[in-house]
Amino acid sequence: MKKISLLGSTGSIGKQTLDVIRSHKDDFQLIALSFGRNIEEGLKQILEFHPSIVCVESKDIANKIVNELPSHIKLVDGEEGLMEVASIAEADILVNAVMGSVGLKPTLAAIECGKDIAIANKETLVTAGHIVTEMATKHGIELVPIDSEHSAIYQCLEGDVEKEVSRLILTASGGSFRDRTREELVDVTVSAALKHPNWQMGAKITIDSATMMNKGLEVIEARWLFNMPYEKIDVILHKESIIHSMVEYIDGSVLAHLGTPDMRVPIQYALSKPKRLDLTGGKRLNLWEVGSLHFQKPDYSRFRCLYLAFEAGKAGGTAPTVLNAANEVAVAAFLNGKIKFLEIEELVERALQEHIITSVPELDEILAVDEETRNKVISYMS
Ligand SMILES: NC(=O)C1=CN([C@@H]2O[C@H](COP(=O)(O)OP(=O)(O)OC[C@H]3O[C@@H](n4cnc5c(N)ncnc54)[C@H](OP(=O)(O)O)[C@@H]3O)[C@@H](O)[C@H]2O)C=CC1
Ligand SMILES: CC(=O)[C@@H](O)[C@H](O)COP(=O)(O)O
Ligand SMILES: [Mn+2]
Repeated sequence: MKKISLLGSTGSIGKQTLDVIRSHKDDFQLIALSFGRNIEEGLKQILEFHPSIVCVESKDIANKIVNELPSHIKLVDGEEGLMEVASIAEADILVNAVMGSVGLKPTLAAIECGKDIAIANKETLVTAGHIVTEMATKHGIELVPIDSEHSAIYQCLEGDVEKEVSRLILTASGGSFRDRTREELVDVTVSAALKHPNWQMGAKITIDSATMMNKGLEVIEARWLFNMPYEKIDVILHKESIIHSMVEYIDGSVLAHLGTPDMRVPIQYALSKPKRLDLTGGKRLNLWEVGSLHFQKPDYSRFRCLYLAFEAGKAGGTAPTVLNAANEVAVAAFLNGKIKFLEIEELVERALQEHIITSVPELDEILAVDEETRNKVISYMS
């Protein structure tokens, strides 16, 4: 029986993690959870899974639910609370499914306590990949990817990765606006941007897919998860999202991971590996129903955010922190109707241009740059 703590239980990945736990009660037990502000969903989950500790985003939210909780459940809040849930002694593994760089400190707290981490929260690896991976190695813990592309690569990797892998090939759907020209992006609406062609996901990542910043963040995520130089990471447009990613070896062989778009597959594998468990429900892949698969080279001038992410990744140091923080603020502003779609990339680019990179930043510097960038981008918009 694997004991699991879960950050971000009310989100898209969080709810699907609970589905996996629910359908494998003999294999998995949820012992701790955190959510932000979705009280209705959070309370339902608490009453179903009876975790011993629960964290919510703020004292305000905690005050609203404290009288609804069974007395044996400890209630904590904020960043400290997330760290407490992430490092609870009884857990064997942490599923980190919060959105944004708020996931960084809890990740580090879990690593320090020797927990393996099933990681969906890519922003943490983007903002401080060198710190997270160095600490993981030091404490002998494993970072198991949940992100579909990285899970695909993880499942395709074999042999001497450093010597025998020639390329990681991340597939990209192109997002909600994959068939539009740049001119057609000028006045796109939030609701149109939120219609991903293949995946049902949280709002922030769906917008990231539409700008293709998601793929840029995933390139940086792959660099850290697989210790791969950027020169060996490629992106290919594949509009069906059936091939989740590929690994090319020096002998020309390419291994791919395929399946219908269903995040329960990588979530479940991250929890059960190296064993495979039945997946309850869900559509199986029948390639004759799909008919054909399409591939295209990405146009980096069309998808500016993908270009910016590659550049920030290669520049290294605090550049990816700036990329991520600026993007989080800009996407939130777009979702709130404060800026237009193409302003997301403009704000990110401006923040990167004005930043003087620190080459191997300590945690304190990362946190300071993250905060400073958020404030700067807010000031650009006022
Ligand atoms: N959705 C997907 O299919 C995929 C997602 N990912 C990655 O997984 C992560 C989660 O994505 P997704 O599930 O879509 O996101 P959602 O927005 O659906 O869920 C985010 C979760 O985090 C909680 N949360 C948000 N902000 C805070 C905060 N400040 N403090 C505490 N909790 C917070 C939310 O709580 P509440 O809602 O209660 O406020 C919610 O439980 C992201 O990093 C994303 O890039 C990666 C691959 C696929
Ligand atoms: C499900 C998942 O992992 C998402 O990150 C997904 O990959 C988004 O798709 P695109 O970014 O390729 O549109
Ligand atoms: Mn992905």
